[in-house]
Amino acid sequence: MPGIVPEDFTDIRYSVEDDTYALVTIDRPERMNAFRGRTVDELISAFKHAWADRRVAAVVLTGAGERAFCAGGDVKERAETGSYGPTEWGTFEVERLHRIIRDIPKPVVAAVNGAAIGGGHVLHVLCDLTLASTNAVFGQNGPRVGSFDAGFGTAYLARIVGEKRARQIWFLLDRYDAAAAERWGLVNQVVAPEELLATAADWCHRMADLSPTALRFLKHSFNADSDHLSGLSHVAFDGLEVFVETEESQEGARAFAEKRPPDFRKYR
Ligand SMILES: CC(C)(COP(=O)(O)OP(=O)(O)OC[C@H]1O[C@@H](n2cnc3c(N)ncnc32)[C@H](O)[C@@H]1OP(=O)(O)O)[C@@H](O)C(=O)NCCC(=O)NCCSC(=O)c1cc(O)c2ccccc2c1O
Repeated sequence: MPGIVPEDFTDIRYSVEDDTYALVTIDRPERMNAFRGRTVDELISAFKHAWADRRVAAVVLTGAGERAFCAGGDVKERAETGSYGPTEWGTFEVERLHRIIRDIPKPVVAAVNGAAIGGGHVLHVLCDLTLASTNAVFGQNGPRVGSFDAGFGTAYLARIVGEKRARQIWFLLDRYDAAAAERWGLVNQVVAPEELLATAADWCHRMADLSPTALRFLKHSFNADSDHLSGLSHVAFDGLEVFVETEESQEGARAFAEKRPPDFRKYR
């Protein structure tokens, strides 16, 4: 079963650029490139294609338009239907997407062109490198909409920015600009919006000139040190699957769709 093939992608765009790197673009700008179940299935398929294609030395993940990289799960879909929508296998495979970004034996560059919020923030955190445009905005939002990522989205984030800042990101839900993200070590470099994709392409070309086997061993060696967090991630996603069915969680999603503050007081 090949999964959804690139010709049938509706939520993302996939191309191989210069016979050298894969460009994966989440293409739902009217929803700030938020992902639904199908988007996640397509992203997994795109990463598999990039993995198998010998022309591809590295992958760039970005978002369509100028406002968003990815705003996480599609909260409107969840408020309307109670789920993140139909999927190939009936399962919402975000955890598998996280795994494939880490497991693909090629460097993955997040080119953050706008808001990287919620599950979209987690995606860039998991990429090997993050390049941000000056208009990028970073942050989590789960506790406002009845969700959380208590796997890589918390523990691995803390590895990057430190425990205090990771807790600040998740407990206060502030938005951070590209300069703050660079200061915190959350992004590798900040460039003007019009230079974002060209710089990402330049990084991919530079990595394509290097030994792929050396890069593969390096990537998996970096990962090995934090791979035990996969176990935590399983538990966290098990918990989240149960939590999103609750009234408390659904209050968060409904409040977002109705453009009002959530009222969680009775769940304290
Ligand atoms: C992203 C924002 C900070 C942007 O703010 P801004 O002011 O620039 O723009 P607007 O707020 O006006 O948004 C424009 C337009 O886009 C719609 N939109 C934005 N985000 C989403 C979204 N996530 N889903 C659906 N639609 C979205 C917005 O409603 C506007 O539409 P109009 O029709 O009114 O024009 C800001 O928008 C923002 O904070 N967005 C919400 C971010 C969020 O809460 N994301 C989800 C967090 S939960 C999550 O990501 C998640 C991830 C997982 O992996 C899960 C796995 C398993 C279960 C659950 C998971 C889960 O919940």
